[in-house]
Order: sequence, then C-alpha cells, then structure tokens
Amino acid sequence: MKLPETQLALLEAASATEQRTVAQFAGELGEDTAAVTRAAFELEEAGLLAVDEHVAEDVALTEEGERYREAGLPELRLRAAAVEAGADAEPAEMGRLIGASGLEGPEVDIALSNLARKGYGSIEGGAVQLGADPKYDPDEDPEAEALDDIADGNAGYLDSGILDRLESRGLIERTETTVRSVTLTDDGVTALMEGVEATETVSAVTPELLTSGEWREVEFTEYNVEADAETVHSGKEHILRQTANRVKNVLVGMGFQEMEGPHADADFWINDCLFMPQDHPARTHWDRFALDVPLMDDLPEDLMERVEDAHRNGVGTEGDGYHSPWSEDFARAVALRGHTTSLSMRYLSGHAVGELEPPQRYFSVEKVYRNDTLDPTHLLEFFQIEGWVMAEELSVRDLMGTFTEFYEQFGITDLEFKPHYNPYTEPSFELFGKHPETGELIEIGNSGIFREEVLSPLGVDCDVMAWGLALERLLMLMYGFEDIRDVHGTLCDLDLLRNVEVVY
Ligand SMILES: N[C@@H](Cc1ccccc1)C(=O)O
Repeated sequence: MKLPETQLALLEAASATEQRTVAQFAGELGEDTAAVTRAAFELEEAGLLAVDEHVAEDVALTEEGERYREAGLPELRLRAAAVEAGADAEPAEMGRLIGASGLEGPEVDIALSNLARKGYGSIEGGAVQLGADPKYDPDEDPEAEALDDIADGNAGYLDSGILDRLESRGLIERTETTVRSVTLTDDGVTALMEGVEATETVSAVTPELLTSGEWREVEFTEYNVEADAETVHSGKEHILRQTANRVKNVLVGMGFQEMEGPHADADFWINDCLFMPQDHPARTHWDRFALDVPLMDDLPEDLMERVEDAHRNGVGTEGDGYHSPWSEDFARAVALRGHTTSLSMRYLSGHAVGELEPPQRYFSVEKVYRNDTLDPTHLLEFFQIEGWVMAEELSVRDLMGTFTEFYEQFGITDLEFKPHYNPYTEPSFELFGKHPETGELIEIGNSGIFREEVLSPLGVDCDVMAWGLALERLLMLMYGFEDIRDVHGTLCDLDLLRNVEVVY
C-alpha cells in the first residue's frame, strides 16, 4: 500500500491500544495540526484509523485576570487597606483607603461592589466598615484561588459556578475546541504489517511541473472539502465603506457628480451662506467643534458682502433681515463642519469649479461632526449623503421622486415625508424609513428647496433642491441593527462586522 507522507507518518505513530490526540501527533511529527487532522480524516475514511472527537473547554485568564492575579483582586486589596486602617473597629474613610490600596480608575468601583457582595465589608457615608461575618475567608478567597488554578493549568478542577462568576467579571475567557484522538483500527494494523510505503504527493501545480510534463506522473493530494478548517477572518471592506461606495455608484448612475472640500471650514461656508443667523443656537459651542486655528482669510469678499446684506436686510423688496448681530470674524472662524452643505455652498457659489449653469446635479458622501450626546442613533461624527439638483423649475414632487428612486436601489420603498423647518430651505422635509426589525419610523434625512436668501447672494437664479441624508441610518434600515455603535467606534460588534452579509 502507498500513502502520502503525512498519512504514513501518522499511521506509523498511532497505536491500536492508546488514544492520543491529533495535537500530540502534530508535536511529535513536527507537522502542523491542520495537516495532521486532514491526514487523520483521510485514514479514517480508508478505514485504517479510528478518530474520536470530543469538545473540550479551554479556560484562560484575560489581561485583567492576569493583572489581578499578580496584584490581588481589587476587593481584597481594599480589604487589606481597611484592615490596616483598623476598619474592623471604626469605619475608615474611603479616600484614604483608596490611596493606601493603590486602586485606580474603574478598580475602585469593582473593589466596592465585590467587597459588599462577598460580605467583606460595607460602605456607608463614604466610609468602609469591615463585615463581621464575611462569606469567605479572605485568605482563601475562592475567586483569587481559582485565578491561580487557571494560571497553573488546573482549571479542570473548578466548578462551573466559579468559572461563570469569573467570566462575568471579565477575568477569564472560555473557548471550546474539538479534540480529536486517534487509534489504529484492525485494518490499520494489518496494513502496517503488510508494509506501507510513502507516495510523494503534490499539493499544487507549478510552472515547472507543467513545462517538464511531470504533472502527468505525480500524485496530487486529495482535498477533503468536508474537513474542519480554521476560521480565517481576513481583512475586508467595512460595511459602512461598502455602502458609501454603493451610494456613490447609485448617485453617479443617476447623473450626479462628486463634490470635495475641507472637513474643517470657515463658518461662512458652513452657516452664513445658508442664511443661518449668527446667533442661531446651532452655532454655539455646545453644538459645534470649534478649532483653535487662525481665521480663514481666503473668502470671496463680494460674496461675503452679499451674504452679510441678506442677513441684515433680507432679499427682495419684501425681504427683511434677521436684525441679529453680524461679525466678519465670526464668519471667518474655522470649525469642523456639522454638515456637508458647506460643500454645496462652495460649489453653488462658483468658488469650487466655476460658475454653474443649470441643469446640474452634485453629491458627496463625507464625514460630518456634531457635538451630540452619544446614543443608539447618534454619534459625534457620521457620514452625510449630501446632494443637490439645480434646474430652471423644480418642485417638491421632484424632491420626493429623487428620494424614491434613490432609496429603491437599496430596497427601501416605504419612505415617509414630514414637513420641517430649516433656515435655508422652504419648503423643508424630513425623511423617515421603517426599521426592518423594530418597525419604528426612524429619521433618515433632511431636505428642501433653497430659499432666495441663500441662492440670491450665491448668484444662482434658478431652483435648487437639496438634502443631507445619514449614511449610518441607511445602513440601519438595510441591515437591521439597532445601535449605530455596533458598526463603528470602540463598542462595535466585531461578529456583526465579520459575518454580516453584503446586500446587493
Ligand atoms: N444640512 C441639513 C441637510 C440639508 C441639506 C440641504 C438642504 C436641506 C437640508 C442637515 O444637516 O440636516
């Protein structure tokens, strides 16, 4: 009989009476586990080996668990400091104990809650009183001992209650692995007695094999497509980036051109051009990220004058200004843009790519920054899908039709529109879509038709409809997750990102 080298080595190393694991053979034979596993399955298929599988749990300390094993559990360190301070008689002041125990940051809360849970002590009025009747002997704290056992490789002796507790404290990590053990079958023993030789097998066709014609003679390794393989998380494009690119493709397909421009921009482009009064609440430091950099000096003077005039006096014979303060320095101050409508202003003004004649369609899919409170639907930065259409005559039907056409390409067909107010558009509409999991209506964008007060200073004398849509909200509707922080930031759900199906 002839067998490929690894199979032959495994067959010869295996015993009919003693079970040994694939990992042990891999060590002995100096081969990698995957190759030995593959060989074991092939020999099992040929009836020469028996492969036995069972699931084993592996327990390891996390980085935090390792730290506590060395320095002591926070509750034990706090208790030790309290004993030192005589807190078994008189309550000892917390601040002092924290200093003495060397606990830092989140360790303090961890120490306090576990101190109470284990009955080592209680906290009242900012002082620690040691408990008369603790649940455990602090010198034999079961969690501290379990950490040592785990570090010494003796996790097998621990009961699952303590492991659950340590796991919920984030001090250990449990993983399940399939352990495969191998023994020779009778047929295997017979084969070995009759003699087995190595066939050299080739796992890949090389240019040399092809040119020499040797490929005709060699034996190729068989692939076992059913064998377990290690899960490989290869790098891939983040779904947010994937969707941003898809949005760009869709908009280009609808005849739009892409805008570019600075993330940090003058308030002039971000707000003043949009007929946002300088005392508007959104322009205070509570909402925006101001930057401590010099004022922007290359702003078009004539446009600045016309914008100031619109703010002060309004536009047209019926127009009235804001009667609110106007300062040039305020307009020149630089901040992170809170929307990409700053880009629309740069383009519409002729400042970015020269004067534009209708019809025109422009878009961007870019980051914006807002000083919002983080919650499931708000981040401090997000991607906005900005866009506008310039034409002689536009109506709300054009706006709605554009959104219907755009969102349809992402499978979203139940848009709802709500009248809204923006200082720069009239009429204005907020857009809503239904969350596929919760059925809740979520806001996905804001839109409208630019007012005369915006267009006239820019020198545009036809209609312009415009919008800002949230890319992350579009993603929520497409993929059904409920918390925006699942897809980016430090709390992101890696499993979701790795396994989410790409929707086309
Ligand atoms: N700038 C608006 C979106 C918008 C753009 C253009 C016109 C109308 C609305 C926002 O960020 O919400």
